[in-house]
Parts: sequence; structure tokens; C-alpha cells
Amino acid sequence: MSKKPVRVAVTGAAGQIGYALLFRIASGEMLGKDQPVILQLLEVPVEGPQKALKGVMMELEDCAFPLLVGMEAHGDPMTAFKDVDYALLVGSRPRGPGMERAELLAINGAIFTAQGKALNAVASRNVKVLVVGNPANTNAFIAMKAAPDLKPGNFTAMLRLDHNRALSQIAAKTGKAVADIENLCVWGNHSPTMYADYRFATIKGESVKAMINDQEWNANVFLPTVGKRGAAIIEARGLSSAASAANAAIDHMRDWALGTNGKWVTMGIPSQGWYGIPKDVMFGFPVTCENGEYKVVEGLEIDAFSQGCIDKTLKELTDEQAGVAHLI
Ligand SMILES: NC(=O)C1=CN([C@@H]2O[C@H](COP(=O)(O)OP(=O)(O)OC[C@H]3O[C@@H](n4cnc5c(N)ncnc54)[C@H](O)[C@@H]3O)[C@@H](O)[C@H]2O)C=CC1
Ligand SMILES: O=C([O-])CC(=O)C(=O)O
Repeated sequence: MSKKPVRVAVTGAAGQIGYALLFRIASGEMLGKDQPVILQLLEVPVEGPQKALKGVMMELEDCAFPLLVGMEAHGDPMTAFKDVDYALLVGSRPRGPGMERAELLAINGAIFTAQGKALNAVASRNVKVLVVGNPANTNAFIAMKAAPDLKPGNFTAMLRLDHNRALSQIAAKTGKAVADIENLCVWGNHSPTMYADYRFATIKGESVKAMINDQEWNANVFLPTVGKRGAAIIEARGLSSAASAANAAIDHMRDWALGTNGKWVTMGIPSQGWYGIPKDVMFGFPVTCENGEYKVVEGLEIDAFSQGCIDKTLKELTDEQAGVAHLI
């Protein structure tokens, strides 16, 4: 018997990430090749973006995806989020050359108050929310706080792009396959302060740290490369990363919904005090997923270098949080 369709909201659906994301959701790459989906697409209620959204929907139609059993265009989150099981909050301004992500807070923060309230009012009580729009952690924090009737743990921020970037850098450094790298994680904020941590990583059972054995490379090459990759892409493309961001969103939601088989991934989630991170701070942690739930990998040793990195990214996040206190 075929599965009951699930409702998936995507905001910013006519934007560049939206264009790289929707076709993959509709083809079953996010929720499985046996899971029918209804897309509930939100764009600003302005003629240009709404017209562009119609064009994207025409293309989705033209793909004749068997799993795409419904599709709606919206200009209001109160209708877009009605009964949704999954919400991918992408819609917001991207940064341009020379901007820091934190500069987006003033522009984008308010979007997430309104969308958190709408999710609170009309979404499924089990909705799984992924915030992609930057600054993703703090926007997810704002949305979570605006939705007091939903479980805080169902609001997440995207750190998966940083995680995937770190995997590729390690594969290149060691000359090994991405697929063989286990137990990597990224702590903290989706920003240059994030701390990609390969101390526990293994490749076919061998320690990656021992294989690389180069703390100078870790501190001065690896971490800045991963942390500043977004800016490097903006510099090269003139536009912020889109296909890789959409790919990371698919990975994040797929793993949350369908499980990781014990494999570690990184998710930005509201802390429950793990590793000394204050409650509710939306922080990147190593997790495994099973039965639609994530579970933090606990008990990892934090050495002095790692603690310094974690403290720095935490400080940035608590400063950002303080900066949006008026929106909470
Ligand atoms: N967390 C992450 O790893 C990453 C996050 N991003 C962020 O994702 C966001 C979107 O990036 P792009 O798709 O490249 O931008 P874009 O400008 O191409 O598209 C954004 C779309 O969102 C729409 N939008 C704006 N406000 C909205 C609202 N209140 N409701 C619904 N739609 C709204 C715009 O009309 C536009 O069509 C940016 O904030 C960007 O910085 C980008 C890459 C990675
Ligand atoms: O850097 C940006 O503004 C876009 C982004 O979040 C990324 O590529 O990591």
C-alpha cells in the first residue's frame, strides 16, 4: 500500500537555493523514493517573486514526478504552513561580497518571528523545521521562541554544509574516500567561528587525527578553509552557494527523517545543556538519528584547543542572541 502523502513547506521557493532544492524533494531524494509529497511553497507576496514561483511550479509539473501529488503557491505563512510535517525555511536575503552573516540579522531576523508564529498556529504538532536562511542558528532560535506550543527540539539550524565541506577537505588531505570518513562533527555557529572537529574521526577504523598529525594545518589551513568557504564561493561566483546548500538541506532532513544507521552527522539544535552549552542556544552538535529523532553524541573529551574554539563560537552565538532580544 502506498504511503500517506506528507506536507513539505519551502520558503524562498523562487530563490536560487529553492531552485536547487525543490526538484530533489519532489523526486524523493529527501524523504525516500516511496514517500509522496505535497509542496507548500512560500514567496513574498510581490508580483515578481510570485510570478517566478509560478514558473518554477510549471517546471516541477513538467518533470511529472510520480511522488509529487500536490503543489501550492502561497504569499502568507499562515496558509503556507497549514498542517505541514516538514518546513524548510530558506527565504531571506543572502549576503553579498564583503558582508558578514551577522549583518543579515537586522534584515532577516523579523522574518523568523512571523514564520515561527505561523508554524505555532497552523503546522503539524510534530513539524520538523530546518532553518537555512542566514544567520541560520539565530534565525532558528528566533523561530523557536516565537512558537511556544511546538517542541523546541523540532527547530533546527543548518550546519550540514559546514560538515560536508569538512568531509571533503579531509578526504582531499588524506587521499581517502569521503564515504569512508566516520565520526566527524562541527560545533557551534554556521559562521567562520564554527569548529570542525576531526579528533574522533576515523577512516576504516584508523584515526584521522593520527593520519594527518599536523595541528598547524588544522588551526591555520583546515579551520579557516571550512569557516570561510561561504565567502570564497561568493567571491568566486558573485552569488552565495546554492546547490551545495540545497544538497546539505536534503542531507539534514533525510537523515533526521530516515536515520543515520549510527553514523554521526552535525545538526544545529537547541542545547539542553550538553557540553556546557547553555539551554536553548542553537548550537551545532554531533548527533545520530533514529526513528525520526536525533540524539546528541555525549561524553566526548574536550581538550584545551577544542574548548577555546567552542567558547569562541558560543560567545558569537550568545552575542547574536542578545542582539535579537527585542524580537523574542
Ligand atoms: N545555512 C547555510 O548553510 C546557508 C544559508 N544560506 C542562506 O539561505 C538564504 C537564501 O539564499 P538564496 O536562495 O541564495 O537567496 P535568493 O535571494 O536567491 O532567494 C531568497 C528568496 O527568498 C525570498 N524571500 C525573502 N523573504 C521571504 C519571506 N519573508 N518569505 C518567503 N520568501 C522570502 C526572496 O523573494 C527570494 O526569492 C540566504 O539567507 C543565504 O544566506 C545560503 C547558503 C548556505
Ligand atoms: O556564506 C554565505 O553567506 C552563504 C552561506 O551560508 C555559506 O555558503 O555557508
